[in-house]
Amino acid sequence: MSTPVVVVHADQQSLAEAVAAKLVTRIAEAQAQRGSASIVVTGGGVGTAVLAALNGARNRGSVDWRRLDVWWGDERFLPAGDPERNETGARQALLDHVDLDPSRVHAMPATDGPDGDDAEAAAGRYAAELAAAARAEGADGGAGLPTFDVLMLGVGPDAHVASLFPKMFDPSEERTVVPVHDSPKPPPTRISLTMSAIRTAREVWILAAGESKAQAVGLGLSPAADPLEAPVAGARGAEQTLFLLDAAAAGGLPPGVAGSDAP
Ligand SMILES: O=C1O[C@H](COP(=O)(O)O)[C@@H](O)[C@H](O)[C@H]1O
Repeated sequence: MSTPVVVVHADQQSLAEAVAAKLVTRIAEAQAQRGSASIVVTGGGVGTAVLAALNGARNRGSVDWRRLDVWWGDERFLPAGDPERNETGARQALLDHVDLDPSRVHAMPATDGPDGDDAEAAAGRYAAELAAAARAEGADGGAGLPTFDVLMLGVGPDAHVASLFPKMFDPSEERTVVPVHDSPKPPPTRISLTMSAIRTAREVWILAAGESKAQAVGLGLSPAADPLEAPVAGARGAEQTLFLLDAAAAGGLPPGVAGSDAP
């Protein structure tokens, strides 16, 4: 697993614009190398701001949108189109404005989908979709997951990532997708990638802005933190882990961890 690198931007808007530009570069690189690219998007304030910035990015023409797979790290289990769904925010910010192949936009199921409000079945359905993509890629080592070039995660003030909340998940869960019940943050029912699935991504980018995230970010970078109590501390990419922060979220870095200021 990779050791985190911390990059600090002045404020949330500069952070979102810098992450969007970087994402274009990573997608274009993956498409040049493999013919296609795959990203995992996140809900929440910064995650959605990044997608909106991507829509307005000057270099967005470098992406071949038809050869991009879009997956979600987690979803609030609500009806399709509900404003609280992460999918709804992502569509409004970016996905409805670019020429994606609809069959490559892999939204997590909604409560008015084929499984109704059965979150277990919905999680299983998403796991099956991931496994099918892994098989189609022909590079599935048995994990049941396709290549994720970049997996983005927001972080809650309680240090949760995706919908993996402190002391409420199994760090060694072998499934790739799980239902989440009794979430401390509304809505109570969610669907989430597991920690083992997150850790297969080539690059994990943790995005945080604002003072309310400083403590969680500090825990996420502390070698002593227990990932069960601070899930962000367990979120690492196979090749690279980036903590992409604004100055306020970088206010509680642990001793010995330096953030480099973005140019
Ligand atoms: O509920 C969620 O919260 C986190 C963090 O959101 P934020 O607004 O505090 O940045 C988000 O990453 C996750 O996808 C979402 O379901």
